[in-house]
Amino acid sequence: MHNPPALEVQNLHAWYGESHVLHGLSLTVREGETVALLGRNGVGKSTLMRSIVGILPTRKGTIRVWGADAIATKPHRIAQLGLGYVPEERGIYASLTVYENLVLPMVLSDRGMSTDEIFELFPNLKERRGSLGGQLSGGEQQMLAIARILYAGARLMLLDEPTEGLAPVIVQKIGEVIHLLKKKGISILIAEQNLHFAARIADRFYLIDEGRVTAALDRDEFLASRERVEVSVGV
Ligand SMILES: Nc1ncnc2c1ncn2[C@@H]1O[C@H](COP(=O)(O)OP(=O)(O)OP(=O)(O)O)[C@@H](O)[C@H]1O
Repeated sequence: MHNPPALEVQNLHAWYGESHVLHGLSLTVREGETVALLGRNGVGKSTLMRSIVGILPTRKGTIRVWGADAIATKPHRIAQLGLGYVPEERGIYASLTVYENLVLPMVLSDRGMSTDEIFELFPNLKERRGSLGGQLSGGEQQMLAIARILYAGARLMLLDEPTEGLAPVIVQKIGEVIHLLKKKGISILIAEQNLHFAARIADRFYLIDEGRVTAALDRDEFLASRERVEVSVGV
């Protein structure tokens, strides 16, 4: 029997108060896939991620994580499904050390990476393990935010614009980390404005507009319709 997809979203609607933001969005991330969400600012990429992890509870539709019903799962238990989320703001505690930030998550899945494994993946976090979160560069904070959900047991990662505001050389490093995670079989859904970066790392692409999927593309289709994608993403 095949494993269920890492993530299956069907006909998802989500609201902030009266404001209806997701309008029947459907997508799939298969096990081990890296899938990019592309779309202009404000089309609902972050809202989709918040809906999946339950931070935005006003949603309707189906969300399955490895076959389990994510809507029925309390947000503080979502890590136990093997799901981890890195928001755009990254959420690093400025006054805690790298090590403390790493081991902070309270509810863990039993499959989390060990600190040794994490420091092997992120050697510069090992070097800086005693530095305060607030002393890290944006790129190091992003790495730490990714490391933290791996420690908590994420096998499916939702990454919201991980390269935003980072220098090209750091973006390159994040790309290398994502390649290593892919090799380990981690499934990834990534919201990304940097098309060049998305093209390097993703296996499939969804174009999002006004809270809906407007196209689902595999790599060849993405590369063949690059101009159309650029127009719809607004770059
Ligand atoms: N907390 C909130 N309360 C009310 N409306 C919100 C809230 N957060 C986002 N929105 C609205 O929901 C819509 C989708 O926003 P969302 O942040 O999901 O877009 P996005 O595609 O992730 O873009 P960005 O990259 O700018 O975050 C926008 O119209 C936005 O103004």
